[in-house]
Amino acid sequence: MNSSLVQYCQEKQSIIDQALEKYFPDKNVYPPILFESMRYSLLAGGKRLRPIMLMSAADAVGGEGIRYIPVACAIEMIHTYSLIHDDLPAMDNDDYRRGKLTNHKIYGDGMAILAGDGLLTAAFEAMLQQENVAADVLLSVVREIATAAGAWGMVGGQAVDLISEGKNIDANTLKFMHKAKTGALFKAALRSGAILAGGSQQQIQALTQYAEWFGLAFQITDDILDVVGSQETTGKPIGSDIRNQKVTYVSLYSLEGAKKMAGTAVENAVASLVGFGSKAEFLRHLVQYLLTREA
Ligand SMILES: CC(C)=CCC/C(C)=C/COP(=O)(O)OP(=O)(O)O
Ligand SMILES: C=C(C)CCOP(=O)(O)OP(=O)(O)O
Repeated sequence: MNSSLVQYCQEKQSIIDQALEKYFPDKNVYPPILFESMRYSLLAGGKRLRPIMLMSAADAVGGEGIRYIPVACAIEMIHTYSLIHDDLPAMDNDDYRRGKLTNHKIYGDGMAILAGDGLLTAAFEAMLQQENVAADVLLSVVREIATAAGAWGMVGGQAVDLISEGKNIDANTLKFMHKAKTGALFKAALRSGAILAGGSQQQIQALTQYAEWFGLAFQITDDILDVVGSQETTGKPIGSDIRNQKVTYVSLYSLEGAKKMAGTAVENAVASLVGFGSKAEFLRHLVQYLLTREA
């Protein structure tokens, strides 16, 4: 990413971080340990890709992403809840996330489950606090995000992940799993930004295509980083997939094959945005950054 795009990202990250902070005060809350546990993971400094993408999709269709902070924050709350639960001993059993000990390592499994539950529920509260959007538009966005997060999307994908551990799943199952587990939330973020900002059906369709390629490129590069990345930059342990006996794009197609697939996915993502002109420049650079990302 060039320096102006890095700056764009940092500005948006800081807007999201400040807004998230306000949803969960650290004073006058009860029980304090629950709120501390939610804040611990939420404010641990993730990349904030999903809220940034929501805002960028709104910008890309000619709107103003900055107007949709409550919905953008909600997506990040859902994402953070999923990471807390994903790291639990009953799932991936990971000790580090976002450069810090995982939530359950600090607060215990029970409180980590509740912190996740609290964040998921708070996301719906936040979405319903979104102002300056017609009620029917907001409802369709809430439905979009709920479907993507639940059993038809992320939760379903995670269930396939769970039952596939130690099994030799085929390429189609792997594809389905990641489309649901990781891709659905990216897609919901982009579509929601476009819907909130009044994008046309054609624009929403193009962003949906972009999202699908982005999700694939993101997951392939996540698998690659799990092999060749470093805990210092990713903030999470390397080798988690091998330890948990997971089939990944790297195990299925080799490192070189996976890199090639990621490259093709990125090209296709960029091609999906052909009708958008300069307003989608950030989204083009964002997907290209996946090929060189270290975190
Ligand atoms: C309902 C739940 C718990 C959903 C989890 C969704 C998710 C994308 C987890 C991280 O996947 P990963 O294990 O492939 O990534 P990482 O390498 O970051 O652990
Ligand atoms: C979906 C997956 C593979 C989990 C990590 O997502 P991110 O890489 O977006 O994590 P953060 O930056 O939010 O920590």
